[in-house]
Amino acid sequence: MDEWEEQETATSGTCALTSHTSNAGTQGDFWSSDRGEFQRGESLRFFLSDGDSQNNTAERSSFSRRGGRGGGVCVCVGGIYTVGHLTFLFLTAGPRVTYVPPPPSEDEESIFSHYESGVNFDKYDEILVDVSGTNPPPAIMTFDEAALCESLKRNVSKSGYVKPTPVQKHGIPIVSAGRDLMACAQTGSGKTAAFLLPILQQLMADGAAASCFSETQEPEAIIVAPTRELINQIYLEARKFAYGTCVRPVVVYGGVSTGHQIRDLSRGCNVLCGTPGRLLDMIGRGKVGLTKVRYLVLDEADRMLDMGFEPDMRRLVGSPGMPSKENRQTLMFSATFPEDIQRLAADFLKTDYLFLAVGIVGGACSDVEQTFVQVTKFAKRDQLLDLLKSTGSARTMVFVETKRQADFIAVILCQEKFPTTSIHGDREQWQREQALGDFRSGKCPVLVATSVGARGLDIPDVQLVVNFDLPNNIDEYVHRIGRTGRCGNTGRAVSFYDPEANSELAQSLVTILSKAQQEVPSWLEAAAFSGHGPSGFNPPRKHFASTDLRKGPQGGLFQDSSVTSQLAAQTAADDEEWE
Ligand SMILES: Nc1ncnc2c1ncn2[C@@H]1O[C@H](COP(=O)(O)OP(=O)(O)OP(=O)(O)O)[C@@H](O)[C@H]1O
Repeated sequence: MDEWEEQETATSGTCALTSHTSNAGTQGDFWSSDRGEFQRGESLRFFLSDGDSQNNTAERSSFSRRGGRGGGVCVCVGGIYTVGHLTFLFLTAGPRVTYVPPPPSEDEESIFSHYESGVNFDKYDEILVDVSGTNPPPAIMTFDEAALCESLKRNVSKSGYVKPTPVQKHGIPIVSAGRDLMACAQTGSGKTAAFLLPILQQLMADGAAASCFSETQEPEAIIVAPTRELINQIYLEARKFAYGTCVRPVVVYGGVSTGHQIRDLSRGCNVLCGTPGRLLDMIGRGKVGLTKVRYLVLDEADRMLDMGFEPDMRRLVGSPGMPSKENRQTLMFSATFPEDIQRLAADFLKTDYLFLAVGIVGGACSDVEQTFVQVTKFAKRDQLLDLLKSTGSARTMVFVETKRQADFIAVILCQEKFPTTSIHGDREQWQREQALGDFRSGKCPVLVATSVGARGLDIPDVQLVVNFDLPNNIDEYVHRIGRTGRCGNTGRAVSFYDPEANSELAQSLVTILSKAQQEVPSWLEAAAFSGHGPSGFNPPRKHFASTDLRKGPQGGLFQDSSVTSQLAAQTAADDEEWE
């Protein structure tokens, strides 16, 4: 929640709930302990303490230090309220963010730079595809059949796309036919173009052109994604495909000067890409009008609809001017779609939406070789160093659980002469962008990341993903390892399994490995069936949606509500790393 764009608004903001016992320590304790209880839908920023004024001060000073991010500190206490032994501090304004990112390159070569699809690209055609719902349009086999206009066709070709991937073959005609869609396809298999191309095609065919210098911009398409880096990546893809046309994509996300983004918006906007907080902020300021919205896209849709973001999504679709679901097209994409989220997603979609499943819903990318090493938490560091020594300069993402851990591991690796950088929610936006840039360019071939780096990021040549700490959610595991083995390339994931900490994940891991036809270590199988398996979180058979849940029992049982709420609570606990 720390990166929420609302930090810059007076009427909405972040909140932290702390208890005396858990926040009495360092700043790190405060920021990483209890914030899972945060509800993103809260409209005011507040801190909660137990009435210990010393503690209170610690909390405020923690916040002020954080407030230094983004170029200025501006923390005003809006009110102090006491309820019983609890004290609420309402903060009415957050830090002013002044960072202006460098403009994206105008150079055609860099706009269209891409990495090559891999040896397994053609194997995509062997993956089973299931489209459910009434009257789905037939799939296309080639981009020619998509009937793209000349400029779009040229841009697709300059991007190195020769043949559509399965999610594109089925998804493009579904979107072009005006149908709502929930699409699930493995990581790195081209979901972004599956929604961008038909939307841009339609906008171009209709002669959409951005209206310059209008105080309120009225985009025809809104795309939301959970992290700043991901939404920026989607924006760059949209900009690439719209190159040389009158359709203008714009991006808004937190951690960047609002004034800068308002000026950019005012130059015209047809396709607005945004993280939820900043998007709602722009709508609230009257800079974005919604009456012309024809397309609403939720990328990483299961994430956008889980407990962390659901209130914002409801606020977005309920915002003044937003066409009802009957009068807009709503598109949802992800590699994972748990059943409880599918059920919730139906609220946002027309009843006759189509469900497109490419391969196993929630399955791991089959091009990633998954290995597990059983290790205690104390031995992980040496294990990581040994692993990196053996892999040479392979571009590697190392996932850890906490922001502090990310910095700590990055420092250790640098000391050991592995050029390393890190990305997590406590880094300023310019640092995050620089870290990603250094990783992309190979200047730092090792990137240590928290879950903020788990979804959607498409970085060339990532050969290895290391789960230094396994996530506590199987979907997150699937997304993390999907940073490698993209677009038909092969990749490798090594996960450190700590029996003390990870036993609840064992059954889900066994299921994921089996479904990806990978070897399951005997000790992992034993752990999965030893009775130390999931006690509530990640119950594999219930959590996996084998298909469109509308297919009924064969498509998987609904989760019972207690499991759902436990999963939701777990997700919320992970929220601190998200936008
Ligand atoms: N038809 C195609 N031919 C060649 N390359 C493609 C094609 N479609 C997509 N790509 C490339 O494949 C890479 C992965 O695509 P994309 O990021 O859209 O995957 P994704 O399915 O959204 O992954 P994730 O689930 O991780 O978000 C990108 O570099 C993209 O440009």
